[in-house]
Amino acid sequence: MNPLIAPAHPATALSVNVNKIAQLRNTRHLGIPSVVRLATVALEAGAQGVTVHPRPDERHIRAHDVHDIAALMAQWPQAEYNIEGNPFHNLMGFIRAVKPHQATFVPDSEGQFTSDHGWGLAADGDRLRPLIDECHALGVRVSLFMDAEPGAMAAARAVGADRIELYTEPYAAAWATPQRDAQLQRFAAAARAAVQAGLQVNAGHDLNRDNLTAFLRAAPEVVEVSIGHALIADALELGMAETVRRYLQCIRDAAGGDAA
Ligand SMILES: CC(=O)[C@@H](O)[C@H](O)COP(=O)(O)O
Ligand SMILES: NCC(=O)COP(=O)(O)O
Repeated sequence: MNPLIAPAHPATALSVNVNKIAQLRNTRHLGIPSVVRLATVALEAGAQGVTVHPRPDERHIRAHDVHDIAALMAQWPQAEYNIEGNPFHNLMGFIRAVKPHQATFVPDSEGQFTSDHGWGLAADGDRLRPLIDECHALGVRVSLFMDAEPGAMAAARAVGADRIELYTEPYAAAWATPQRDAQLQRFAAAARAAVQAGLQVNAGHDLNRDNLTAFLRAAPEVVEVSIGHALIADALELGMAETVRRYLQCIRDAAGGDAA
């Protein structure tokens, strides 16, 4: 199998997004909480990856964080480094410099409050293709941040993506509403369509300990979830190590409870 699309782990891998650690750190000139230290604790607790999203305004992850985490990940060869961003803005400089395992292309504007939509490939596909090709030439897997639209998955594969990342906020927002099951069915269909198109499937945004297991049971094709905001909030209460262990248990519960 193409190593660029080989699954990181037999079960669904947990990639901890450390944006919000950096955001808290940036409110003082003290260097705490340490992004590298807490990413280390997450990896020691069993997380299979670390995700950063170095936005152009550096509201949280700063350029030095990208390189600091790259140095950490070099000490964790079984874990994966995922760098997210808009390849038309500042992402590609980081990809060229550190060559992470995975680049996740996200169509955010420079000052966007948070990620809130996937790519529109009819408009951007031709511009994305050479950047995807460049990532592949660097040995970097490419995942495209996508809405849960089954009809869009063939186009994602056609521009060369190895994976798509399902933007899961609409599911998370429906979690406590009568629309939950309809959203689960929508995401399940999108995951199936992605696999049928030759893609692997990641997922992320507003996933948490309440909604994660049901999501993965509905979409067992998902090979990686990247989780930040809710996980870091939990870590403030439970500690990072215990929080990671609880998210890993949510993943095992989805796989029937006995996954390694
Ligand atoms: C792409 C996505 O949904 C998240 O990975 C993103 O990193 C969230 O960005 P903020 O942490 O800046 O809200
Ligand atoms: N790609 C999703 C991610 O990395 C983290 O999103 P969130 O859990 O902070 O919403």
